[in-house]
Amino acid sequence: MPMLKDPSKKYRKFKPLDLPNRQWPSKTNDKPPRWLATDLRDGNQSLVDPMDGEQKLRFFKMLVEIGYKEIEISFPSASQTDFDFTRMLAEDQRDGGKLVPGIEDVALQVLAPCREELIKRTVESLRGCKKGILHMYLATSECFRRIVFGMSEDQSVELAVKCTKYARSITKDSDDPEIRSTHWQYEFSPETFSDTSPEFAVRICEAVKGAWEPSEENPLVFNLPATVEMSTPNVFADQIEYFCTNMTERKKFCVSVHPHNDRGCAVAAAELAQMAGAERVEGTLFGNGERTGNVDLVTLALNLYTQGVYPDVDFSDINKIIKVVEESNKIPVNERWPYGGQLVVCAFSGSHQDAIKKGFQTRKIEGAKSEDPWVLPYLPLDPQDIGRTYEAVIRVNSQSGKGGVSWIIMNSLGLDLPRGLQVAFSRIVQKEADAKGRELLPREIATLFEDAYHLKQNPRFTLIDYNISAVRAETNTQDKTSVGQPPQTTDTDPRRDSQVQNTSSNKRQFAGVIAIDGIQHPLIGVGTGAISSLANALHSLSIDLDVADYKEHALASGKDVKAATYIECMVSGNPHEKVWGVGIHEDVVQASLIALLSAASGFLTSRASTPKPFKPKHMRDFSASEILALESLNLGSESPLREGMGVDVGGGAGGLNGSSFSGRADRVDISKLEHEAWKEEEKVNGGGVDGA
Ligand SMILES: CC(=O)SCCNC(=O)CCNC(=O)[C@H](O)C(C)(C)COP(=O)(O)OP(=O)(O)OC[C@H]1O[C@@H](n2cnc3c(N)ncnc32)[C@H](O)[C@@H]1OP(=O)(O)O
Ligand SMILES: CC(C)C(=O)C(=O)O
Repeated sequence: MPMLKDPSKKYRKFKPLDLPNRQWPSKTNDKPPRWLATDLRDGNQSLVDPMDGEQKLRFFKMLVEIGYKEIEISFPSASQTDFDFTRMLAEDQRDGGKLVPGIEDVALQVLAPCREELIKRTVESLRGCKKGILHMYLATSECFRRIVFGMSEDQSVELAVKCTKYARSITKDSDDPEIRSTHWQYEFSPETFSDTSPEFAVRICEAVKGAWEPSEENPLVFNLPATVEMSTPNVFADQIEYFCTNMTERKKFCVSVHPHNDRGCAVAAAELAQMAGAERVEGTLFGNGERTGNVDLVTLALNLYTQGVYPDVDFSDINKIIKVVEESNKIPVNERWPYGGQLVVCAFSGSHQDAIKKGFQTRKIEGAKSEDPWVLPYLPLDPQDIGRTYEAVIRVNSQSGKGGVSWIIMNSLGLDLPRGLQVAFSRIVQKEADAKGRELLPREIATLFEDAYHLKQNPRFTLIDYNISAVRAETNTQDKTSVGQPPQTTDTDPRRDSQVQNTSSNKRQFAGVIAIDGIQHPLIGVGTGAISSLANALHSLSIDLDVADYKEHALASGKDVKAATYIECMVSGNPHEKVWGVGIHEDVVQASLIALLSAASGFLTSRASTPKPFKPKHMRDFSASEILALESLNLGSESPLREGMGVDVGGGAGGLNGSSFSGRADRVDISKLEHEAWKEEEKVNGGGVDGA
């Protein structure tokens, strides 16, 4: 059957109340209500498989741990399971909470219909407990009275009064000392209140009040359920305000609400109802319950919390709570559920991630402590307050941008990527996520980064050994003229900028051996610093890269501190072709050289025309002084340096003596000493060796 084009005959509009003086719209909720958790009754009665005693006990213990002080534990006349469970808790409370620590502070609530034999059994189930709430219900709407009970308003009032009097006689007025040892509270629910005329709701509740005779010290509870949610929350709030202002002896009863979620507005209804005078709210964790469920107590509590009001219940380990709820109800908490859903503290989209990342960075820079004011884009709640880690906040798929990706790299590898590298790497990640068609896990992204920038192993270049030394201006001039290809300098080399100011004539010489695709190449280059001298050395092999951007930072702290260096290189002659390299090493200079070789590897690999193994187009000749410099690296007598040729690492006739170059760790130490000496030398000479 197609959907009706005009549903106006079939469905009736809810008639709003005429309440011109309504006060609730200008009220605010500044304190938590009395909470009643009904997971073990309303939640349980709606499950495919109701909980057994063991499951109920586990759930009950958790509710007590969270801090609930009123818990509806059962419908004792419904089943032996419920009756026995109620007996167990009643006895445990009597005995001081051996089974459930803290149970003494909890009022145990049980539900019964207006049927005397069922009320009797219900009261029996609580025998001996310290704090009991007997909850009785009777539907009051015209629909229920006519269709379900066939009762007039008068008959309904009569039944409610009769059962209340009976309940009173077997509880607070009982002669049985054990029954009288219980502190009894009485709760009456005009079921279907949301669909009941407000005048009749007041009438029947006044009658019940008269029958129970509550006191200000022990008020009764009128629980006003939206058994079926039928209107907008403002109409429900009007109904509550009408009830609160038209009932007499307001101090002798507490107004409770019990919203269901048929229209998806239960939380709003509960909140507006409190503004309208309700002091107590009944609901369940994550909104389990009949049909679309009861109002969600977690959302209500955390809505208060994020307004700066402590809700008197503790959700600081929300995952543990979700686990128990899901196992008990056998219904998963939806990923998008407010606060609790696994995706609600996650951002996949680029602009969200960027804003969140900046928010966290701002807090870090400001030195914000956990309790300091929370102002963070897109996140209304600090995930840590409910036991969620920040790592879970940013997740990456093809919708993600550089902000999220760099956040993951920062958190997994500790690397604070410069902006340009963030952009470059996020393209790689996006391509991968698109190709895989799914989210990439942090570990996968970290591996992608390590592979892209050769953090574990440079696939093509290996820095076998090197030395960096100061070169006098005259020597440099001589060098330039003595070689076939004059070395080029790179002004962006930060080593020079920061350390050799005002000494433009000072140069550094890189002398070293680098293996490319397994072939060792002796290299010499002169530049304004370590990086540019290596860049110039690579120029001599026609690897034409100029350093365009550079950033370094310390990695970790304490003894094992390392330097992380990021270098962006421009391909000479083509400013639009750029390649990034990353280097990590204990020695900051060596980190820079490794970064440059990482970029060089990316450069070679990006050129399909470059043969593998790499063969330089031409080799430069070395001057006598350069050969001396190379030989100071301990080259063996069989070194082919003098012929200026590349050397196969794999050995063979004419190959470099493997042992000469195998101890790279030793070499690194030597280099370090040399760098130290170099820095000392600079200091002594006021920033340049030529200064003397
Ligand atoms: C809105 C709510 O969630 S209310 C709580 C609902 N929870 C449950 O129903 C779970 C537990 N219920 C049960 O185990 C059973 O329904 C029982 C034990 C209460 C009663 O079982 P039964 O005697 O077999 O009756 P049944 O389940 O068919 O209930 C319907 C009867 O109760 C009557 N009834 C329904 N609500 C009430 C009430 N609040 N007060 C008095 N009678 C009521 C109906 O009019 C009907 O009476 P009828 O048989 O004379 O026509
Ligand atoms: C018994 C009452 C409170 C109820 O569960 C409802 O009306 O939804």
